Amino acid sequence: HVLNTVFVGPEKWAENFPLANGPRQSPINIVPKETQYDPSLKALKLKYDPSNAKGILNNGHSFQVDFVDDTDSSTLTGGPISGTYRLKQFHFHWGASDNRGSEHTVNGIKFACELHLVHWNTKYPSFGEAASQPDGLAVVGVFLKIGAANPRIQRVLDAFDAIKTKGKQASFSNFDPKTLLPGSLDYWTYEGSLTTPPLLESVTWIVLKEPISVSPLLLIIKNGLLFSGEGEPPCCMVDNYRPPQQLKGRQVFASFK
Ligand SMILES: C[C@]12CCc3c(ccc4cc(OS(N)(=O)=O)ccc34)[C@H]1CC[C@@H]2OS(N)(=O)=O
Ligand SMILES: [Zn+2]
Repeated sequence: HVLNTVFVGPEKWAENFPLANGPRQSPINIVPKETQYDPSLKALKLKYDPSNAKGILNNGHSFQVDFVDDTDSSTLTGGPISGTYRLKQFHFHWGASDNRGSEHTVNGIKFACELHLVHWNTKYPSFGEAASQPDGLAVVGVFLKIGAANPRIQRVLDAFDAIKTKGKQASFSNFDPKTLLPGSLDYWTYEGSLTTPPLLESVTWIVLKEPISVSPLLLIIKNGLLFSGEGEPPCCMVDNYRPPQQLKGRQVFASFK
C-alpha cells in the first residue's frame, strides 16, 4: 500500500504519514551563502566493490540498483558520519523535462535529475532497523545536469526495458557506482529524512556540490519506465521527486570554503 500511494502527490502524504510535517524533513533548498563551513568535517571515503551489485528493480516510484550488504565491502566512512555505513542501493529522481527532477535545489535551482546512494549504519543489525534510527542512514546525493552523454549511466539505462513496470526486477552485476561520482567530493550536509513514505527522519544527507552530466537521451529512456504494473493503464514514471521542505531551524554545513 505504501508504495502505491507514494506519488499520488507529496501534498497528500501527511494524511497517511504524519512525519511529512516533522522537524527534519527532506529534501531542502540549499542556499550556499547560508551554509556554515565546518573545518572539522572529514573528506568522504567511498569504497565500493562492483561485484556487490546484484539487481535492478522498478519499485513503482523509481528504479533502484540493489547491493549485497552482508559484509563491509561497499562502504561510506569519513565525511560527517562516524563509524561505517554500508551501501544498500542507489536510485534516481527525475522530471518530465530537463528543467526539473532533482529533490534538493541550490538557490532554488532544480537539476534534471538526482542520484541517491543509500547507506546504513552498521552499528545496527540491519538496513530496516537502521532506517528507524536518527543516525541510521546516510544518503549521498549527486545532481545530474543535461550535457555530454555519460557512458557509465548507459549500462543502467540499458537495463530499463527489462524492468518497465512496477515490481519487475532483473539481475544487474559488476557495476561500480563510484563511476557515477563527479571529480570533486565537496559536499553540503544536514540532518534529514527519507524523501518518500515512510519519510523516516533517519538520514544524514550528504549532497555533492559538483553535478555530473547526462545526455538528453535520458529524457527519452526514462520515459520508458512506468509507475504502473503490468496490465494496468500505462502511467509514465516521471516527476518522481518531492519538493523542498522547510528547514525548521536546521543548519546546513559545508565541507569546503
Ligand atoms: C525499505 C524501507 C522502506 C522504504 C525506504 C527504506 C530505506 C530507505 C529508503 C530510501 C528512499 O529514498 S530516499 N530518496 O533516499 O529517501 C525511499 C524509501 C526508503 C526502508 C525503511 C523501512 C523499510 O525497510 S524494511 N522493509 O523495514 O527493511
Ligand atoms: Zn531518493
